[in-house]
Amino acid sequence: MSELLEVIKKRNPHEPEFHQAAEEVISSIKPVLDNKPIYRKHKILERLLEPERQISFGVNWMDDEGEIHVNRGYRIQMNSAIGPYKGGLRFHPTVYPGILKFLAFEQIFKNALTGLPMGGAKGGSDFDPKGKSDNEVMRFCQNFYLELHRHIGHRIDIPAGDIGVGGREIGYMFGAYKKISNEFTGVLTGKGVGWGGSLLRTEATGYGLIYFTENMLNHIGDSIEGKTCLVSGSGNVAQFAVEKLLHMKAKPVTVSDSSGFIYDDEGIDKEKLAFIKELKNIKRGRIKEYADKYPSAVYTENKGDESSNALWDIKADCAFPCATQNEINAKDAQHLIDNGIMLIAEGANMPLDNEAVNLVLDSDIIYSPGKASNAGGVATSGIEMIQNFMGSYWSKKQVDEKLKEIMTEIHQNCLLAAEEHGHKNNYLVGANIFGFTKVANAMIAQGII
Ligand SMILES: NC(=O)C1=CN([C@@H]2O[C@H](COP(=O)(O)OP(=O)(O)OC[C@H]3O[C@@H](n4cnc5c(N)ncnc54)[C@H](O)[C@@H]3O)[C@@H](O)[C@H]2O)C=CC1
Ligand SMILES: O=C(O)CCC(=O)C(=O)O
Repeated sequence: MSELLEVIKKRNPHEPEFHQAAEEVISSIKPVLDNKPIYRKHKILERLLEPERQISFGVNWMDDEGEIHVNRGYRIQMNSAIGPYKGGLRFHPTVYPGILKFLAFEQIFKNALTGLPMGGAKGGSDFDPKGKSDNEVMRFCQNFYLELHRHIGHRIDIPAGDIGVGGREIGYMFGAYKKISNEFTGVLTGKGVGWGGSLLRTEATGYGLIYFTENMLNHIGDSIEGKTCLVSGSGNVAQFAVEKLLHMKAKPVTVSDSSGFIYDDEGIDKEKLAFIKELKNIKRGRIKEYADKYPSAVYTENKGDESSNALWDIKADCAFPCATQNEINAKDAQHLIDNGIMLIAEGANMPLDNEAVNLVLDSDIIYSPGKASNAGGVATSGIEMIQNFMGSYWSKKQVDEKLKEIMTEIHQNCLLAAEEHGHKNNYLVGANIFGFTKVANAMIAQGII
């Protein structure tokens, strides 16, 4: 299998995040490849690691001062064996094909785990929404969508949000879509409630993460109630993970942004969470302002030269990395292990680097990969698509029950697949094998094409 990784590295040079995601999957699905030679014969892994289609385009837009800017837009349509392409759009200056390929590759497995008919894709741009006015963001989204629309459709490829793309951006893109196509279909998910969006889609990734965690803890006869929790990020996933932790009587004590983190040992309560939501979603300010407002909190700034992140050196019961990829390295993982953390559930995509994952797997920590524990977001996007096809809306209760049911099934399927292949209670192996098998069988049935 190391030969395949070498081929991937050669075919996709200078894309370390994609190599990392490939390596994690290649190494963990070995048991199923050994048991079922048909998957090797059909070169399933090789085919999964080559995008079915990659689109790259220029996006020109004008800022409020009349200056013209040039960004790059992308859509990576990775695999459509089990359904139309589905996955978010990321607007962040670090976006390049290597990041999007890792995310699109992960999305194949995640979407298969949801049990819904969705293939894997991801897209975005190196545009940075930080510090831009609403009008600038609108002009960018319209120009980005002008090209993107040629490649997507409600039965072809259905993008949604990710880092830097939330309700505001989806709204501007949906407006552009309607103007161009003169129709109203669910071509994007994460739409506003009242114009095609599903109740609870905004909350779904964070809520689903905590539902999944509760399943993991129930499995060992425990529960999240009363647990002290570290959360990183302060965006969509982090906010609603904190909210669900509060609903379930746990005690979240940290949140972060790219400048630093706050530690509030009295706990982030409902009122403080409302402050975070207002700060991040409306004022678009920095998390430092939390510590200016609440004296119980201490703010630690990232200096940019740290070899580890002090957030992961705080003693707690559970850790929920919900910011971005590779935010936990081996040193951070060792701190979590030394401090006796009992559970790490990934809210972000690939927040642990592979060295950190291996350390955690060798410890007693209960660990879930993002493709399993953060799948509630895309699952609820799938529920939004169902509502759009039906031309009606589900109640909050219906969506929440379905989300809970899906997270419970993912949990169960990970455990069953892991045990069947001799890796009892290893959620990483279980998630990869379950997702791989489902997609591989569909690819074999559809022939070599
Ligand atoms: N929005 C969704 O439905 C889903 C998101 N995810 C993943 O969850 C993670 C967070 O996404 P969202 O909350 O949607 O994005 P967001 O844009 O709402 O929030 C991102 C958060 O991460 C922080 N952040 C970004 N770069 C950082 C860095 N280098 N260091 C520390 N903090 C940093 C930002 O300050 C912000 O608080 C990403 O990995 C995303 O791929 C996964 C599944 C679904
Ligand atoms: O809701 C979606 O379609 C995609 C969400 C996403 O980007 C992810 O699961 O990482």
